[in-house]
Amino acid sequence: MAATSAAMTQSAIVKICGLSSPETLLAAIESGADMAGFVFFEKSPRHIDFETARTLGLLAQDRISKVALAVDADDAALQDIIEALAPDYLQLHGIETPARVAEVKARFGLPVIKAAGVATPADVEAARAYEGVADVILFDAKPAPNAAVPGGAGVAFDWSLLRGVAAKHWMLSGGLTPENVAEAMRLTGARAVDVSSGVERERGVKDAAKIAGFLAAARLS
Ligand SMILES: O=C(O)c1ccccc1N[C@@H]1O[C@H](COP(=O)(O)O)[C@@H](O)[C@H]1O
Repeated sequence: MAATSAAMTQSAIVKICGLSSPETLLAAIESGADMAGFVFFEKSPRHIDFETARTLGLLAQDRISKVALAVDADDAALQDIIEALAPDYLQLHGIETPARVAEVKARFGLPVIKAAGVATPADVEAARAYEGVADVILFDAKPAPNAAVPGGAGVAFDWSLLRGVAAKHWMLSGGLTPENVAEAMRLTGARAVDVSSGVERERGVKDAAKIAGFLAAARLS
């Protein structure tokens, strides 16, 4: 999957996150998405159990890169997730330190996407601590300190904070939609984008038409 990182400098990479049914996974594949995200976090409306992960993992096999999203998971939990889904990437979406990211990479041998919450210029600067440790830095809206779920809320941040961002391989997320993704990519220069809420008809329920619309808009950018 190193090719995905290389491609981030060329055509746009699109990740659809929070897929939880065969129908919506197939919609993402048929729309041409590059990466499918699966959430392993019980407080999320998109959480999937291991049996569902096994089913979706087999369906996705070799047709789309599988990303397992976890939040401050310990090694035992990550091992269970990997056994069920066989992901191509791990997305760490909690407050994992650079040292923890390095440890996860070394232990499991999978590329890591590390989410970095952004609300201020200092947050963008702080994310540099993951350069050379995480394979991809995912800039997302910073969750409230007391948020039960640290992502997937459909909240955007001030995209101008990313102008001139120095990270080598990075993705943009947070409140992206079929309507705003082109503008977000234009303003930030992002060549890789990640969406969850913006392609749902209701919280936690993906919509095939919105997935196709998001892909079309991102691909034109
Ligand atoms: O999608 C979730 O439920 C989720 C749960 C816990 C952490 C992150 C989660 N999703 C990620 O959040 C961002 C932004 O999502 P949205 O498009 O604003 O809804 C995205 O990277 C998802 O992968």
